Amino acid sequence: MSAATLDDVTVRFRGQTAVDGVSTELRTDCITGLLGRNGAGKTTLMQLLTGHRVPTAGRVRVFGADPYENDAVLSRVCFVKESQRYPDHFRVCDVLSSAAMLFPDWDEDVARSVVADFDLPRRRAVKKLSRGMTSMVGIAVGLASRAPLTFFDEPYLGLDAVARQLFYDRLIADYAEQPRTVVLSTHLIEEIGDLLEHVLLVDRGRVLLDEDAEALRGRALTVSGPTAPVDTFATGRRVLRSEAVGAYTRAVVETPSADARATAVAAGLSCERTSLQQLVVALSQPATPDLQETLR
Ligand SMILES: Nc1ncnc2c1ncn2[C@@H]1O[C@H](COP(=O)(O)OP(=O)(O)OP(=O)(O)O)[C@@H](O)[C@H]1O
Repeated sequence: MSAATLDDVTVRFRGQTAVDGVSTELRTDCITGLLGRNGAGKTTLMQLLTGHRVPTAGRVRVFGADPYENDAVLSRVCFVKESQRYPDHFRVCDVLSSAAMLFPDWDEDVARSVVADFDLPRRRAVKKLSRGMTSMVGIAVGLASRAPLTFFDEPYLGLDAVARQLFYDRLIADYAEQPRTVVLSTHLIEEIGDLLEHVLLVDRGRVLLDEDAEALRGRALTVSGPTAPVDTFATGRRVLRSEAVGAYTRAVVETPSADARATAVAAGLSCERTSLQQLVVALSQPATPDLQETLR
């Protein structure tokens, strides 16, 4: 089942195509990582799905309906964005009480405990908070909203490593307690890699990858050893990335077959799991068709 669908959706700004014929769906009760380089179109996609923008062409459906100016749909959608503005006089407690009125599934206990975990001063004006503390307010709203469809657009700006880990831990715990559809857009792939169940990778407005995260993790093997056996192993396979130091080579190789690891080990090569970040970086760059070519 899908919480939202995009059907051949295009968004053009003056002279700029931000989203280019995208068709995809957001699976219900799944944490999807919306990944891509700067300017790839991630925020524009989220704006479409949260009714903040209409497409130039194509069809957007959220819970089966057009989200644009649709209160019934939008009350079930929470969009935590990096650039969120609040009225000047709003204190942390005002943001939370307004959000409580906006979201029918609001959970005050969750709000209280996130605020306590982050040690947020409830009565301080939001405009007097630090950058990281402002991000914490957004995270508290996103988690406590318990919205069936929640978007976090780079929610960690200004957060230190401890606070980011707290966010990931809270998200996982809360998601386990009440599964819902979560979209996380971030550049910190290494940190959130293990959280993701699905990956949507976009590049220049197009979908580069729309795949189950577990399947993706099994899609490539990082092999290293003397260049000759690495080269032999890579023959006939797609090399996503390769680095040579002297007579030694380390390569990320696409391995559709499950017995590839055994083949590599039999050839005396070391094998490592390829991280999601390595895969995303490799897939976001032009493919290396031939290892020999890379090595020359
Ligand atoms: N209002 C706008 N007017 C003109 N161009 C825009 C507008 N909004 C976005 N764009 C352009 O559309 C493209 C996609 O932008 P978008 O903000 O969706 O990217 P992004 O993947 O979220 O980037 P980042 O990771 O840097 O936040 C970029 O080239 C951007 O310059």
